[in-house]
Amino acid sequence: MSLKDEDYMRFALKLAGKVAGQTSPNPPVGAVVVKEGQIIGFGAHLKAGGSHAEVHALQMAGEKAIGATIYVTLEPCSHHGKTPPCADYIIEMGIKRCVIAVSDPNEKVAGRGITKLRDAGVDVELGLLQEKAEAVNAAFFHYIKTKTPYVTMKSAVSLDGKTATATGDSKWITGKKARLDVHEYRHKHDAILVGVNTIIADNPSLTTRLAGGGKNPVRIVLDTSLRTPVDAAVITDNQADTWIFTGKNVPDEKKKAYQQRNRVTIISLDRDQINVSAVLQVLGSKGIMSLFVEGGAAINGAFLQENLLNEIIFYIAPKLIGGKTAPTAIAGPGFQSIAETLSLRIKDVEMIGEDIKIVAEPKKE
Ligand SMILES: Nc1c(/N=C/[C@@H](O)[C@H](O)[C@H](O)COP(=O)(O)O)[nH]c(=O)[nH]c1=O
Ligand SMILES: [Zn+2]
Repeated sequence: MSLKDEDYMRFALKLAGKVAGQTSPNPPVGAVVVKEGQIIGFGAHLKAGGSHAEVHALQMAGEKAIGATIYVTLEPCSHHGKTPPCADYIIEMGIKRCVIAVSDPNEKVAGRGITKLRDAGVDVELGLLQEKAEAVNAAFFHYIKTKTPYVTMKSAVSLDGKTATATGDSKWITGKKARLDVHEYRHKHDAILVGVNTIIADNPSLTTRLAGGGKNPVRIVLDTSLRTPVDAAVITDNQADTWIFTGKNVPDEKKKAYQQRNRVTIISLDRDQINVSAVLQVLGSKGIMSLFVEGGAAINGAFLQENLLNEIIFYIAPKLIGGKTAPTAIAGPGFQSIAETLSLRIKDVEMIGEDIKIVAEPKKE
């Protein structure tokens, strides 16, 4: 049975999904070249500044690409970025047909790649498995549109919604498999964010510890008055860059002890209290395309209050903690009426070990 267009596009989307997180601030793209029912080339964009997916796939195909079809998860670029335009290269290699999953929202590209291909006589089709391509490119599309990072909030709670016991004990609520799953998200996100209370309570390393390695995200600590202990892991372990956001009232003298560490940067906002929207603007300006928010409750509350969440992940453990004062996942003022609450669309529910993983997104108006 010969494979259909969808099968080849699914393969290209799988390639793109596997490089998600490696390509920032570029999109993760996959490409597959097919001729007479044979796959003759495939590839993915592996890192910003490197060859694009189409180039890898076409170089693998070589001159067999003449008269072949290429499947690409994102409209081929038509501008001279860090590498020459893929649309030109597709034409030069003699491709006859180009199947594209989704066009590029980047105003430098939108539609130009397709026009260039069509003007050169390439048969172009747009929109195959578009929804899947939009999901793979969610962070990139959000970043291109807003110049701020796509925000994923993760929380691990007991069945009764607690993140620790009343005495603050939280090790561990969810099981090993769920905690390992979290590291996949750390690898995929450009930065991870916690509040200083989490640093003080847990002294987390916030690094990616997957069996096969993985990229450590930049560690962001929201710490208005710079209470992060100078001997905290995120300051001393040299495992990843750490950016501490403070308010404007921290004396320079106090910052010195941190700034001596070569991977620690202090970013003082020109405000008394840190505001998460301001933090996202700064992160976006520094090329952070995706942000993984690991709490704690006050931080989660700030992101919820300002409606800055793009994806919400809850790991729910089959445990009951109880206790009136035991902390829950989201603090802050919260909404006063049910009508004001943030309605979500559940995207995925799955068991991870003994825990339930729920992935949701704010319901589109
Ligand atoms: N208590 C729990 C979590 N707790 C999450 C944060 O409070 C921890 O500080 C953070 O994960 C520690 O990061 P590390 O030092 O890099 O390992 N997160 C989870 O998924 N399950 C839990 O049961
Ligand atoms: Zn390109």
